[in-house]
Amino acid sequence: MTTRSNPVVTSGSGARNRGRKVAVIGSGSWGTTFAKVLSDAGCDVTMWARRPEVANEIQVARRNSQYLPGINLPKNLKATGDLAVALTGAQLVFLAVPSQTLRQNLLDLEPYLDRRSVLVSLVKGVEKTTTMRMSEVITDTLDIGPERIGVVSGPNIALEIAKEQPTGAVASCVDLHVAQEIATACSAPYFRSYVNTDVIGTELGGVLKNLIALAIGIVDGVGYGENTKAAIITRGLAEMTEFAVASGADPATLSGLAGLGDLIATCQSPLSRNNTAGRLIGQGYSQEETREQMQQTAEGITSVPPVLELARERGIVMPIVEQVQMVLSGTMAPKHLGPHLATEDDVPRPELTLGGAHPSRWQRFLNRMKGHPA
Ligand SMILES: NC(=O)C1=CN([C@@H]2O[C@H](COP(=O)(O)OP(=O)(O)OC[C@H]3O[C@@H](n4cnc5c(N)ncnc54)[C@H](O)[C@@H]3O)[C@@H](O)[C@H]2O)C=CC1
Ligand SMILES: O=C(CO)COP(=O)(O)O
Repeated sequence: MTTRSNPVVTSGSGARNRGRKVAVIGSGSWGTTFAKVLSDAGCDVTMWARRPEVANEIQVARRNSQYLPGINLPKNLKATGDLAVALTGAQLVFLAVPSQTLRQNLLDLEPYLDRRSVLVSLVKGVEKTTTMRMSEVITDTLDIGPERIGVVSGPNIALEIAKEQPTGAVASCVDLHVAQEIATACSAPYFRSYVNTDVIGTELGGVLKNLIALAIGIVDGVGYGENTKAAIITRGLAEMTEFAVASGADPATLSGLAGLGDLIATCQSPLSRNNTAGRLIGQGYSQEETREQMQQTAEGITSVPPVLELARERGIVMPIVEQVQMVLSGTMAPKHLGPHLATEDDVPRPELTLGGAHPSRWQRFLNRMKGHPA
């Protein structure tokens, strides 16, 4: 499995993207921002918006005032409410809708999809009813091969990127050549795209960091300081890595942009919706009140139950995510999230990192403690 993320040189990508037709499905904060990145990279971009008034505002006023206030969009960016128009001739189709609607959106777009086009998920959630990752939902719905399915993920807070503040991301596909095509399409001067072939790790990094960002928001809302948050981020990365590796990911991916990078951005940024949702819950708002206050998608809240279900199936213990679930369901007070980090064991645990907290290593440690052979 190829694990290293190799940079795609950004200079000259405009020339390489000349004439490259791409579509972006979804016109919320990330869909609109990513469309700007693709457009600034030289692609011929058409966005699809569910609401005609959003498509119209983008097309006519070059603005998406609900999601990206104050941002001027590129003049050559097109927007439509008609899927057929958006998809005609599109070689790459970027998906930026909420995870729970993706399946239906795919069914809607299927009749207009070119059989050679590549679908690229920008979505950072899992389907609640099936526990599937988004690339799995694509395979399940459209019956297309993995060489036509990609993922882009990284530390990508939309509003910062819309302001052209520099960052990077990883474009992933099992076919390295396709990953390079995707990365080239989204290599703008302020957006550096790397490639790998670890779709599972790249995709799960984006899903799992949202759960840890919820925990960070919760303890922030309680009023705990930097030590608590640093402990949660560090142990959170170990949890993310163990889960991802048990799902077939390469551990190296989780220490890259799609793992650690995105974890840092989401846990630190007050612009993160997951972080914000956690903070409201930590301040004592109910899950319902939090949903009402949030105008945008906070994928983490929906992903907690399916991720825990998968963790149980795979024999993985995720103490932080379990505690987030208890706080969300009202069975644990937010102020208890931090103190429960490491107090469950009779024998103090070794600090196992980078996917090393697998039960077999823990068992070997316990055996040594009891004087048994390792
Ligand atoms: N905003 C960000 O900074 C980033 C978001 N993402 C991911 O991108 C995905 C989309 O998130 P955002 O654009 O941020 O959310 P958003 O809340 O800003 O926008 C969601 C968009 O989906 C549309 N939508 C809602 N229901 C729909 C349906 N049934 N069919 C089609 N469209 C529907 C909304 O009208 C809106 O345009 C999420 O999985 C998120 O985790 C990934 C990277 C960065
Ligand atoms: O994925 C993101 C940053 O990479 C956006 O995070 P939020 O969905 O929490 O805003």
